Amino acid sequence: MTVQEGAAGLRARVVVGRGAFTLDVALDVAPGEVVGVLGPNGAGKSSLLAALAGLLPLRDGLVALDGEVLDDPAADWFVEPRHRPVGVVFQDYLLFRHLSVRDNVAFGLRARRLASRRDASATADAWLDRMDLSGFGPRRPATLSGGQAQRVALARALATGPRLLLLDEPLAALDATTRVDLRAFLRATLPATGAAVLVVTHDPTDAAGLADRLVILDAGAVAAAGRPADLAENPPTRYVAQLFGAAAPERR
Ligand SMILES: Nc1ncnc2c1ncn2[C@@H]1O[C@H](COP(=O)(O)OP(=O)(O)OP(=O)(O)O)[C@@H](O)[C@H]1O
Repeated sequence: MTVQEGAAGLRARVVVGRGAFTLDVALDVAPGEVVGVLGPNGAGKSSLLAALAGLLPLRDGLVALDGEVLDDPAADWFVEPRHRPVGVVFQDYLLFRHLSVRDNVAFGLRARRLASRRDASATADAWLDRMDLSGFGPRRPATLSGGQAQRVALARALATGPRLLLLDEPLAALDATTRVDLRAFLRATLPATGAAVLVVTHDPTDAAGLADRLVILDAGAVAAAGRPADLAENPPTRYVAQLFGAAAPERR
């Protein structure tokens, strides 16, 4: 293992190329901090998450988590996705339909050989309790509502004790009431996990409600960054102004 001294949380400079598109973003996230990633279509939000998860190898830069280097192309060092202490909840990658809810949550622990079957099931049940899903273990994902399925996906991502949590549009597919409930639930739950958290969203209300800090991407680079309230008050770019301008009526 390659180690960097005294660096808690995520420290990254991500440089990836996809054809003519290049993403070059530097990003630090402290343990327990929630950072919202916003930006127009094609800005590079999903590419950033994919690179941090190890699904898109860096062309240049470095990814380190709590001092452990996960990707360092200059040193020819790359930790495979399944060996990274990273939890992901991607929109198009929710739950395994053929597994029970409990086995979905236990999956990561079993696949990484972190626990016996019995211990993995017990850990899964404990996470379901924490997600307000006591008793849902034996059910199949098809019988869950959207909000319940999102919480199971979150439990699955958290059960392995990730030090980095990547959430891609975790609230996008939900109706308004479920969305408000889950947003409040995530706001209360995420910092307590102690993981560095990145949340990609298109929604300024979700961003302001979930994140301690926002990073705005545009054309593969950081266009603005700061606390949601500061960005809303003094928008540094037109996109940020439009973003929070559009949110204003809902807050009145
Ligand atoms: N699998 C891929 N192969 C090649 N190019 C890709 C691939 N996925 C994305 N791209 C390109 O990379 C650039 C960044 O896309 P990315 O999906 O990271 O942006 P995004 O900010 O997540 O956009 P959106 O809000 O639309 O999801 C775009 O120019 C896109 O066309």
